Amino acid sequence: MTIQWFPGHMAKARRQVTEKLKLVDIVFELIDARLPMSSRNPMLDEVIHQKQRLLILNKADMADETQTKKWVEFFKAHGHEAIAVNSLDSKGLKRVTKAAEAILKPKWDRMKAKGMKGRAIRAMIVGIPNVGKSTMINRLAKKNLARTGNMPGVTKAQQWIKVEKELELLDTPGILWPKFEDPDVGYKLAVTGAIKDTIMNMDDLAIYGLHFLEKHYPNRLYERYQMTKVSDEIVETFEHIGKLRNVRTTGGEIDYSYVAELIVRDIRNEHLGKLTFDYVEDYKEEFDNKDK
Ligand SMILES: Nc1nc2c(ncn2[C@@H]2O[C@H](COP(=O)(O)OP(=O)(O)OP(=O)(O)O)[C@@H](O)[C@H]2O)c(=O)[nH]1
Repeated sequence: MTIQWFPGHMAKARRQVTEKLKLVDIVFELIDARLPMSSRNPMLDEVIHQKQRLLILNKADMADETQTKKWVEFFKAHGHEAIAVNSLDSKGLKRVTKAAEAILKPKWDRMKAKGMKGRAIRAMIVGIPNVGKSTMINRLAKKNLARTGNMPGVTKAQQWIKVEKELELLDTPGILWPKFEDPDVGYKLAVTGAIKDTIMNMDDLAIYGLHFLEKHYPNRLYERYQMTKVSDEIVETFEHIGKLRNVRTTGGEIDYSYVAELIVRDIRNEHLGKLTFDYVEDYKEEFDNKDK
């Protein structure tokens, strides 16, 4: 799905998320494990207020495992419960229910102490396009596809999916817009394929990818393209890769546009291994300063 994020759309998305928030006990904020910061939207912080939240680093199967572990610890250290999952693996998703239960336990205990009857936790998923919201909803719903029906008292009918005895999920996710304003974030979202349709130029994406890989994953880059460094004259590196892969126009010249595509495709298809583009070490300082 391609959405043009004009201010009007952003206002509408914000309104919709705010409305749905009223219905739930907890928000599952889905983020891309390869981009735990760039795939978040601070708007959520503004509307979520006291609502509980679980950060879910999705697509963990595609991300650098060491970084994912560090990110989960990082979020916990900054007061957010977080887990990493692969939504394509239904079994692993059991941890989502467990984590939600753990977060809400103190509240549930207080309710019980007041003599109130326990009930299933109500949750909703929010996240930017393509982060895996529908996949997670479908996998969580599994055999419980029979909807639990409309909730009484809600003007606009909302469907709930019974995930387990202890958890009900709103069947439509909240959509957040990506933070395209920051060019670096735009590059990261585009180069990983986190956002499919972008106005980003393929050459720029490939160059961004090469420089990022040289900084954080140099050995994999050098091995894949049989080289010892990315040249200061980037065209030389393109030429080298073009020759290596024999990427030529019908006239026999190196096809630079195709080389750019090839590099981006290699990154997206994990030919350079599992990659994380938001490096936790790059954010630590910023956050430590904020906490002070
Ligand atoms: N490898 C991997 N792929 C995933 C995972 N979760 C989702 N995907 C894939 O990511 C793509 C996008 O997933 P969707 O569930 O359509 O994402 P969405 O957030 O609902 O997207 P919108 O409808 O655009 O808002 C699909 O190709 C999924 O198969 C995951 O944990 N691991």
